[in-house]
Amino acid sequence: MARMSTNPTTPLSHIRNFSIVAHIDHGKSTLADRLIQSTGGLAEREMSEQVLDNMDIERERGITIKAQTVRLHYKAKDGETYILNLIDTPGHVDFAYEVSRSLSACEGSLLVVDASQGVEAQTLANVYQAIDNNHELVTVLNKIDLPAAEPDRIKEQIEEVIGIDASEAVLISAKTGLGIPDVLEAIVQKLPAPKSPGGEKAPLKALLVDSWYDTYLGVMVLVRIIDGVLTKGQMIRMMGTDAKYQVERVGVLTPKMVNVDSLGPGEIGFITASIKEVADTRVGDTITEDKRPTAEALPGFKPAQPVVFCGLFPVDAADFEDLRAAMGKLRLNDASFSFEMESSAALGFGFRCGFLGLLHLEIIQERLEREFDLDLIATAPSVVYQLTMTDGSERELHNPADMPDVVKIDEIREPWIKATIMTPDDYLGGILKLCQDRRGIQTELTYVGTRAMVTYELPLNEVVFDFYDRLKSISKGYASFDYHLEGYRAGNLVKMSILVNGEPVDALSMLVHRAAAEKRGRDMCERLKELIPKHMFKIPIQAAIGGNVIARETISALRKDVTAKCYGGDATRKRKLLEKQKEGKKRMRQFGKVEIPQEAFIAALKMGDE
Ligand SMILES: Nc1nc2c(ncn2[C@@H]2O[C@H](COP(=O)(O)OP(=O)(O)OP(=O)(O)O)[C@@H](O)[C@H]2O)c(=O)[nH]1
Repeated sequence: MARMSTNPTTPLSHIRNFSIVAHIDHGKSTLADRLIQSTGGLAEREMSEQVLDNMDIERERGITIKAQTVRLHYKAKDGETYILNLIDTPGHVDFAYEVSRSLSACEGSLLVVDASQGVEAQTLANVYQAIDNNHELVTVLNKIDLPAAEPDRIKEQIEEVIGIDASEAVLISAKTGLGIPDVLEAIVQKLPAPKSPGGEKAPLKALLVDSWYDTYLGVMVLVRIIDGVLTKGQMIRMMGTDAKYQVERVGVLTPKMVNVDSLGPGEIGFITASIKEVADTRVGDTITEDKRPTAEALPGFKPAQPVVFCGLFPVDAADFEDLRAAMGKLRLNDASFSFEMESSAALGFGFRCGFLGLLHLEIIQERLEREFDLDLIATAPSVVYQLTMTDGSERELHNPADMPDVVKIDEIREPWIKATIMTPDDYLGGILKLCQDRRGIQTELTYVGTRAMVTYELPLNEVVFDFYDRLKSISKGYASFDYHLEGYRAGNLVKMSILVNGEPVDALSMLVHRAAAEKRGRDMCERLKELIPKHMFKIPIQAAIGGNVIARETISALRKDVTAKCYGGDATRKRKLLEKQKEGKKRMRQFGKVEIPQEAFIAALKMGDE
């Protein structure tokens, strides 16, 4: 690791801390790479395709998950050299909370809008978060190399929809590099320098912005210094948890890690301090010096709460311990992912896991399967319900299988979201119908040119299954979507169980709205009928509420034994068949006498065309 001695007294006037806010795919990562490249942060050959998105899955999916930061040195037109700290923010709705905390460490943002697409749902959500954090904004219109780019129209649109002055927007192509020097100059000229109320002589006061686990260095903590100086060897104290640590390493990311001796007011960098787990570092906490603490902590953040839960079970029971170890490893780096052991009659031992949203769930599941080579069954995702019992007590329900006896429940409340959808008006009809079918309540409908912006209140429970997928297919990918949680509302919810061959399959039980139960039950039974292979006997599939069966299908029995043909015949063919069968068995779960293929669980939960 390179060592660099920095002067802790870099004047505040020569520091700019900023984020980039944008809708997914509008070019945030490409722009960040360009900024790094043009300020010499990395030599060309060191630039992997997208430096800031440094996890494999992120790269594959092209989304940014964990906020990262880079320090750039920029020599401006005034002849002075500035330190520019770029804090990357995640671009997806599930990670809105991480966006907010990254923004709180900076004074300004680049608002990047694709000049061929214009303002999208996440442009709005993210820019309002930046404005809430009192950020100054530099508007950047990207992709002006595209023939479809309409910078003038998009400028107007930004003014109209967001209500900010876009007349001085910087026109760029992050792809070709056009306009990048203008962006750097605008950062220095238009964004404010950080402030330090106490200055460098004051007791240390630093914001814990983020933390992550590095295989070689252990827990790394990203900090933003407000007052005082953070140095190597210092004894620090986390004011929220009252934990003390000795600082072992102070550094900055360029994006390579570079050790420095200290960080002064306004600066952003990382420290390591023999911290055991990411969970020991509370994002939003105030870090101070143990022997000379600051009088007042910074206003903290509240921790991100998981909103979607599902069970993850190994297909092969022997993988249970491996699954536990793999989850422990993932959690090291992701404090918002939670898990606890659970056992299910049908699926054996597994874990009940909590996620920030559906994408978060998919990413974790995919990492477990791919990086740790585990075969998993996921149960129906469920939101967190609040129950008021008839005896007046309150409880939370994370798993439909744990639903108490209905006679003991006074009220069930479910989380509602406020969703903003932007779409070309051709697809509006289909989208309104989708929202309506999912119990949505329309609150606003406006037009920006030929694009409609519609806001809906929706129960989160109706969104967790396949809402994104449906929205995408209805709008051929042109609609954009963003949401935030609004709060809990009482609803007429019932637990629907699915019985296969008379046995309840708890992995498929779910809470549904009473009015939608029959239809959902019928859909599930029809789907399962297609998904479960025929057996030697008839298999009834039923959906039930309490003791009442509300839908039923039957899988007819196999008429002939397929392997019978092989007797006395070709031995290799027979062996192959048997091997195939064995292979298939691995991917099945046995329910009583019935084997259900793993894919059936997920497929059965998709709601299909309404
Ligand atoms: N033509 C053109 N394409 C661009 C330009 N900038 C980015 N792109 C392309 O647009 C796509 C999205 O760019 P990214 O930089 O990954 O977008 P992003 O906003 O970081 O996306 P997330 O990481 O998912 O938030 C990529 O295929 C880029 O190559 C540009 O100036 N012109």
